[in-house]
Amino acid sequence: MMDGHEVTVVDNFFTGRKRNVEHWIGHENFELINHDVVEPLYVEVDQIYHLASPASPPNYMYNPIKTLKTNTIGTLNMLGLAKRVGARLLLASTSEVYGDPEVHPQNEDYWGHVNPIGPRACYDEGKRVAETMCYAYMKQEGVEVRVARIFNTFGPRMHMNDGRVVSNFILQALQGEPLTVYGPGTQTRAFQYVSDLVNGLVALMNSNVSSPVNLGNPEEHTILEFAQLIKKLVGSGSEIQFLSEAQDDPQKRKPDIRKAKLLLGWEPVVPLEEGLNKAIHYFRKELEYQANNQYIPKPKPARIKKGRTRHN
Ligand SMILES: O=c1ccn([C@@H]2O[C@H](COP(=O)(O)OP(=O)(O)O[C@H]3OC[C@@H](O)[C@H](O)[C@H]3O)[C@@H](O)[C@H]2O)c(=O)[nH]1
Repeated sequence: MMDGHEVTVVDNFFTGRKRNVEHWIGHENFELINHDVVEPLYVEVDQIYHLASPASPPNYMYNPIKTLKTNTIGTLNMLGLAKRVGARLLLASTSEVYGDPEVHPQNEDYWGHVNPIGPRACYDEGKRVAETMCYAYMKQEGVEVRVARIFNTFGPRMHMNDGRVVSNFILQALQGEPLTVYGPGTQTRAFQYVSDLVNGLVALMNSNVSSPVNLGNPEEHTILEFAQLIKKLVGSGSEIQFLSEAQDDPQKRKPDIRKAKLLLGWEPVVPLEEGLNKAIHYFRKELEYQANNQYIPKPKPARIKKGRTRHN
C-alpha cells in the first residue's frame, strides 16, 4: 500500500484478528473481505499472496479436515482465480514439507521425510499437494507461480494463544510461569523475524524464479537454548519444565538459503535478539491490554414494578 498498490485482504479470521489490520481501515488502498478461500472468490487482481491456512501446530491439528480443505480446495480456488484473471500466485509453503529431515541444513532439492498419516500430515501433506497443484497449473494452464518455503517465523501481532514456541515462551516468561519444553529440548530450530520474511516474499513475488525458494534465518539453536535466551531477555525467574515429546516433532531444522541469496539478493537482516526484544515488547503490551479490557459483567439492578409487592 505504501508503494501505491491497492491491497485486498481476504481472511476468515480463524486464526487472524481484525485488530491486526484495523489501523488500515479507511486507507484508500486497503480493502478487507471476510471470506473463506474454501469457497470461490471473484475479484480482479494482478498478484495473489496465498497465505491462507493455520500455521501453528495446535491450530492446524485442532481441525485437520479444515486444514486439508484450506490447503487443497483453497489452493485450487486461488489457482483458478489466478488463471481466470491472469494473476501471478505466490504460495506460502513451509519448511514442514521436509518433515523430520534426514538432510541438514535443508535445501530446496531435498524431497523430505514426512509421515503421511501422522498428526502433522494435514499441514505437511496439505502444503506438499498445494505445491503440486501450483506446478500442475503452471504446466497445464500457464499460470505464473512462486513458491516460498517458509521456516519458523515470529514477531509482533502473533496471537497470544498461537501455541508456537516463541509466543509460548515469551508469555510464560513474562507471567512467571514455567517455560514448557516438549521433550528434552535438544531439537533445533532457526527463527526469522517477520519483517525479513515479508521482504523475502515481496522479492520472490517480483522475481522470475518459479521454483521453490527457502525463506528463513539460518541461525540454529536447540529449543532449550532458546528457552534460556528468552528467560534472559525478559529478565524472568521462571523455571524450565520438561513435558512429553510432541509426536513426529522434527528433530532438527535449519534453512539452506543460498538460493534466495543468489537469485533474489535476499537474506535476513534482523538479529535474533533484536527481533525477540520487539516481540517481548509487543506481548508485554498485549498482556496489559488484556488486563485493562476484561469484560466484567455489572450486576443488574432489580426491576421493581410499581404498585405491586414482590414475593421471592
Ligand atoms: O511450548 C512449546 C511449544 C513448542 N515447543 C517445541 O518447539 C519447537 C518448535 O515448535 P513450534 O510449534 O513453534 O513450530 P514447529 O517448528 O513445530 O512447526 C512450525 O514449522 C514451520 C512453520 O511452517 C509453522 O509455523 C509450524 O508448523 C518444537 O520442537 C516443539 O516441540 C516447545 O518445546 N514448547
